[in-house]
Amino acid sequence: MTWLRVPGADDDKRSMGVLGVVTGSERYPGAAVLGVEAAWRTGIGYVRLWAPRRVQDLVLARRPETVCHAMDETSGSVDAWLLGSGQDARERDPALRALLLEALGSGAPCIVDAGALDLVRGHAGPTVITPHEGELMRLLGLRQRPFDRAAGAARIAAELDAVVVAKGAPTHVVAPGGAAVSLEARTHRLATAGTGDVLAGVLGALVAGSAAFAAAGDSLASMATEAVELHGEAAGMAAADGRPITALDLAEQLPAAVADRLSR
Ligand SMILES: NC(=O)C1=CN([C@@H]2O[C@H](COP(=O)(O)OP(=O)(O)OC[C@H]3O[C@@H](n4cnc5c(N)ncnc54)[C@H](O)[C@@H]3O)[C@@H](O)[C@H]2O)[C@@H](O)CC1
Ligand SMILES: Nc1ncnc2c1ncn2[C@@H]1O[C@H](COP(=O)(O)OP(=O)(O)O)[C@@H](O)[C@H]1O
Repeated sequence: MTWLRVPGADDDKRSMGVLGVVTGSERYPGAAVLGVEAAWRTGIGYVRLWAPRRVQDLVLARRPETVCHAMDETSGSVDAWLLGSGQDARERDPALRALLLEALGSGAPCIVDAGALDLVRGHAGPTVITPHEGELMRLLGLRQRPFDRAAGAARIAAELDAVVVAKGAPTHVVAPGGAAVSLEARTHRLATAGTGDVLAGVLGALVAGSAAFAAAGDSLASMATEAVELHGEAAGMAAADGRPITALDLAEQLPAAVADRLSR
């Protein structure tokens, strides 16, 4: 079973999934580059990015196929939203807040990361959140480690009615109803900046590509599980022989990991 889409004769760029992305900021523009790169490399048909001009320029320098929008531009539709990577809730301006709330309230599936996690309670559609340990602690109101990440993720999934991808080693994927899996990546080389931004982009591509079919309930947890597996497999390929990897190395390995999965 895979959520990866292979285009056929009847497909076009829109039918392969339109992902709306609201990530990056003046402080962390690179997170937008990484997430957008990862979404394209996973096989999405169309990526639309809402971001400040500097972020747009950096993303376009890397991926000119991305369609960019100003923060106050809201026209057009998307199949799913990717929100929050490379943003800091404490530095959020009103235009960004409005855009994030509009996406979360739209009813479309949302992937919510980093600097949008504090707004997730307003979500109207099927939602996945991707906190690392520090972000999970913040959601739980905890101040001290150690704590049980799997149990914490289950509590938050039920409270928020969202799938929780609690990143780390292992990563726990928990559905709102409590169904949970724990996944070990093929390498610990993932312990490097920006690899979580890449995971968010992979997940965005899977959900947007599948939204027309089944982006609800258990399907969303299953998509999140496959995104984590694919991310871990690409990391294993990129880190062959134990070599160090960067987040972009990981993103560049995604097409090979996709092909490998589809050939199985
Ligand atoms: N190139 C880029 O633009 C990058 C941007 N990033 C963005 O930077 C922003 C700040 O994210 P940070 O997570 O660094 O900082 P945060 O301010 O979100 O978190 C800091 C707190 O969480 C803990 N923490 C951070 N990462 C952790 C981890 N992986 N596991 C356990 N605890 C962890 C820290 O010890 C600290 O207590 C986010 O918006 C993120 O998306 C990062 O993804 C790094 C790369
Ligand atoms: N030691 C480790 N072993 C395996 N995977 C790891 C390890 N450390 C981090 N990861 C993975 O790398 C990614 C890091 O994401 P995150 O903490 O959000 O970083 P960033 O914000 O820099 O992108 C997650 O997918 C996490 O599961």
